[in-house]
Formats: sequence, C-alpha cells, structure tokens
Amino acid sequence: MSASVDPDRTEWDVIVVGGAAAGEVAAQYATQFSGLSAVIVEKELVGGECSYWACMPSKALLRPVEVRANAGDLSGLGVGAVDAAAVLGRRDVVVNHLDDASQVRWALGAGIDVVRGRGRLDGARAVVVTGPGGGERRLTARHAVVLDTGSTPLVPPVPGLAEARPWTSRDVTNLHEIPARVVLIGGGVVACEAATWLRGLGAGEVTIVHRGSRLLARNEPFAGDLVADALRASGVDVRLGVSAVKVRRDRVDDPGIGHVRGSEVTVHLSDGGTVVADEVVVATGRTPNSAGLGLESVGLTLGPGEPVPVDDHLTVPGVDGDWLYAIGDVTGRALLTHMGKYQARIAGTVIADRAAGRPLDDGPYSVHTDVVDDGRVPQVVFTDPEVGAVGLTEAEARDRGLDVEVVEYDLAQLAGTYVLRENYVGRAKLLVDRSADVVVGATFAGTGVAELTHSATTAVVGRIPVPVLWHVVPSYPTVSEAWLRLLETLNAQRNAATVRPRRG
Ligand SMILES: Cc1cc2nc3c(=O)[nH]c(=O)nc-3n(C[C@H](O)[C@H](O)[C@H](O)COP(=O)(O)OP(=O)(O)OC[C@H]3O[C@@H](n4cnc5c(N)ncnc54)[C@H](O)[C@@H]3O)c2cc1C
Ligand SMILES: NC(=O)c1ccc[n+]([C@@H]2O[C@H](COP(=O)([O-])OP(=O)(O)OC[C@H]3O[C@@H](n4cnc5c(N)ncnc54)[C@H](O)[C@@H]3O)[C@@H](O)[C@H]2O)c1
Repeated sequence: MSASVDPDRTEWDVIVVGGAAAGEVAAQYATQFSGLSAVIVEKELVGGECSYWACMPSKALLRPVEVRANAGDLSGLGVGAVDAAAVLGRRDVVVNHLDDASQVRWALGAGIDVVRGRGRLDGARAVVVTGPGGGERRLTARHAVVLDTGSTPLVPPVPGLAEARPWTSRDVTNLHEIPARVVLIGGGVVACEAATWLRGLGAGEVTIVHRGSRLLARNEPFAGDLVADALRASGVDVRLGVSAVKVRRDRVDDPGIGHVRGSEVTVHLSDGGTVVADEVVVATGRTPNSAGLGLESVGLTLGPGEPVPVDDHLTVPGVDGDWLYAIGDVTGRALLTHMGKYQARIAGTVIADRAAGRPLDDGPYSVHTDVVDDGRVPQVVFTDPEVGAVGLTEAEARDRGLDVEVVEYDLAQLAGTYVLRENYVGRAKLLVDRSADVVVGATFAGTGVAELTHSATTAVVGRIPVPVLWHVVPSYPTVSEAWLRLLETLNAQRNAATVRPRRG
C-alpha cells in the first residue's frame, strides 16, 4: 500500500527515519499531546523487523510447538503430529502476509504521515529520501529527527559461508518449507528458538554449532544448560565449543525467502568434523544499521558496524542543538522490541517537552531518562523451557563490584509447577544486593516463566526492599510461588549464617 501523504509537503516538526514499532511509538509520543506534526520515513514495511521477520513470526511458530510439548506431558491428552502447513499458514496471518496496510492506517489515523523510501541525513534537521522509483525528496524537521533504522543479521567471515547464501533470521522466521536437515551456526537466542521450532515442525536432523561452551551465554549458566538438555532430549544435536571453519555448497539457487537455496551444504568444523545439511542458518548476532545514514553530514564519524551513540535522553551527543535522537537496535543498547519502544516513549516525550520549552526532569524515575538500559533489562527466550530474566547475572553483578547474596530454587518443587506438567524441569535464581537489600537480578527457566518475568522486573526496577517482597503474596498454586520459596531460601541462608549451634 502506498501511504497517502501530500507529495509536495517538505516540512514537519519531527521526522522519524525507520518505521519499526519503536519509530511509530516515538512519533506517537512526540505528537499525541503536543500539537506537533510527524512523518515516518520507511524504506520497506511499516512495523519493521519485529512485525514481519522476527518477534511475531517466531512466536507464531513457537507457540504450537510449546502447546504440543506441554500437552504431551499431561496424562489424558492425546497429542497428534503438528500440522506444519497449518502452522505456517497461521504465521502468514500473524505477519499480515507481509502487507503493512494496517500499520500505515494506524499511523495516518494517529495523524502521523508516512513517506516511502530510504532516508539519510543531509545536514542539520534535514533528511533526503530516495523513493522506490529512485527520485529524491528533501524533508526538513522544525524540531527533531529520530533514527530507528534497526539492525541486520551478521554473517561471519567463514570461508564459503556468504557464497552459500545461508538462511538468516528472515528466512527461518518466514520459512515456506521445512528442510529435512538444518545446521544452525550460533548459540544465542535466535539459534535456540529457531532450533526449537524447526525440530518441532518436523525437521529430521537439526544441529547447532556453537563456538562457546554454553548456549544463551548472556544468561545465567544454568539457563543455557537446561535449554541445551531439552534441545538434546528433543533430538537436536547441540555441538558446543566448535566453530564453523569452512562452508561448501556446490549449487546456489535463488528461490526466494524461506526456501532452500540450492544443493546440500557441508559445514566443516574446527574439531575436524563436518555437518551435512539441506540448509544452513546463520544466527551469530546483528549489526546496527548505522551506515549510509549521512551521519557525517552532521559531524559524526562512526566505524563500520558501530552503533549510533546516545545519552540517557536518547539524544545523539556531539550534535549542536539537541535535535538528533536514536532509538532501538541502531543504538546497540538492548536488541529487543520492548526496549526500543521504551526508548521511544522517552525520546518522544523529550522531543515534545523540549519543543514546548519545558525543562527536562532530572529525578531518579524521570519520564525523560532511560534508567533501564543500565542493568535492568528484561528478556524472555521462548524455548522449552522458557527463560525469563531481568537485571544482572551473578557474573555481571560481581564485575560491578556488588556484594550479592545468591539464592537458587528448583522450580519442580512447587505445587504450581506440579499441576502444570508432569515432568516439570526448571530453576530460579535471585541476586540480592546485600547493602541495599534489593533484588538486582533474577532468572527463571521452566514452563510458564515468561509471565513471571514482569514481577521480577517490578522488583528490580522499583528496587523493592526484600522485607516488602515478603508481603507480596503469590497465589496458590501458581509458578509465582517461586518468589516465596526463593525468599524462604534466602531467609534460611541468612539464618544458617547467623544461628549458633544449640548447646546439648
Ligand atoms: C528471529 C528474531 C526474533 C526476535 N524475537 C524477539 C522477541 O520475541 N522479543 C523482543 O523483544 N525482541 C525480539 N527480537 C529483536 C527485535 O526484533 C528487535 O530488537 C527489533 O525489531 C528492533 O526494532 P528497531 O525499532 O530497532 O528496528 P527494526 O525492527 O530493525 O526496523 C528498522 C526499520 O527501519 C527501516 N530502515 C532502515 N534504514 C532505513 C533508512 N535509511 N530509511 C528508511 N527506513 C529505514 C527498516 O526497513 C525497518 O523497517 C527478535 C529478533 C529476531 C531476529
Ligand atoms: N525472545 C527474544 O527476546 C529474542 C529472540 C530472538 C532474537 N532476539 C534478539 O535478537 C538479537 C540477535 O539474536 P542472535 O541470536 O543472532 O544474537 P545473540 O547475540 O543472542 O547470539 C549470537 C551468537 O552467535 C555467536 N557468534 C557471534 N559471532 C560469531 C562468529 N563470528 N562465529 C560464530 N559464532 C558467533 C555468539 O557466540 C552467540 O552464541 C539478540 O540480541 C536478541 O536479544 C531476541
């Protein structure tokens, strides 16, 4: 759909380059109560990576696999095979068949204009847009330009890998056929989630090749271990501590996104082994889309793949007049949709208030300041078991010099998990900063922990003291009882440290 916007208009109060969810939110927050005008410049689909090629399709693929695994672990439920074609069909509905009409309608309905094309800065408050037909149009902003250009999958320089035209996250989320044999390179979130749905949807041989010693290395070690155990139990070959050193594919085709791209692929490994598969998926992280944005026209020079730097008002430092902002993956802060949208709420509010000449609030929980990106970020990994985490890991806390008490609990001991599935496996870990007696990190792995993550986020961001958490009563029987058991374990640890042996 082409956005309906006056083709001769050249000036708005706010220009947002990149129309992903975060960009939409920034435009909304900048304009909704301020009377400011805004335009979104988008080169592909309004809604961005998350809506079409990342969060939404991946969760649409994972949910049936998860439900089936849960049902298979409960007496009384007959579980049939997954109908992969139906699951892919539902995924297509979830991604709106790669049509952004509804998102454009939302923007226009909110009074936000949309211009199709690739934007780049061209001096102070100016953006040149190269349209789909190649023509250029120069737009100017009275108050602010926001960069929300996201990130792109990184393909490491393994000989033969790029030439093999590997699948990236875009293919594996938008797959149209299930390759019989798949090898995934990488051991992070994309590799673990994608291996879960590929195997769950019927791929016969799924292999993860990961150079590190643990999956999900940004999380507490037990989380990656539990996910590796579960993937192996489901039939995934998880190879740790090995790297892909060479890739060979004799014939490369171009059948389109999500289709197998040619003849079989041989991945040669650092341990001398090989994996032969019908498709190879690269899941080795992402590069911020900061190149080609014209940053040099406003005096900024970035190295290749460097994120756009921002301060805690999401303003790009070193640009006169505080008019340039960046949000989302392009800042390199936290590559998560909810974090990009959080940053967008802050940037939009800062833009509106600066435009009105109002001073920024410098209080500890100011609407103008990002307080979460520094060590309080929540994330859910939708594997089976799920991993929900917020704040610091133990290693990160110790690196910061914090004196933390560590509490762990086996989630299988809870009444709430006993009724959830029959062979429940799960674990929780809490880190308590001893000096302030507040939780600074929490990690849960197990079925049903995704929704538990928000209570942990409340505790960590709100710095709720442990004595107050004692009065936050979890309902029985739910997975939230993890909180009570963790606090009881903490209490027992503290008493064990202070109690004197009874005299006989
Ligand atoms: C497989 C996968 C699953 C994921 N699952 C989750 C999840 O469950 N939860 C979660 O929180 N996060 C998830 N993520 C991460 C999430 O997708 C990203 O953090 C999020 O999409 C980043 O949003 P963004 O606003 O930074 O930009 P993006 O979504 O990357 O979008 C950037 C937009 O800018 C446009 N653009 C770029 N350059 C220009 C230009 N010069 N001019 C005009 N337009 C431009 C692009 O076309 C695009 O529409 C997942 C990622 C992947 C890969
Ligand atoms: N549920 C979610 O929230 C969700 C789901 C998917 C992706 N995401 C986000 O998307 C981003 C990208 O995910 P990802 O899994 O690609 O990245 P990641 O950073 O989670 O993992 C990258 C993996 O690739 C490995 N790697 C990096 N460079 C390599 C190289 N040169 N050779 C071999 N291995 C290499 C790393 O060791 C790591 O295991 C993440 O930051 C993640 O937060 C989030």
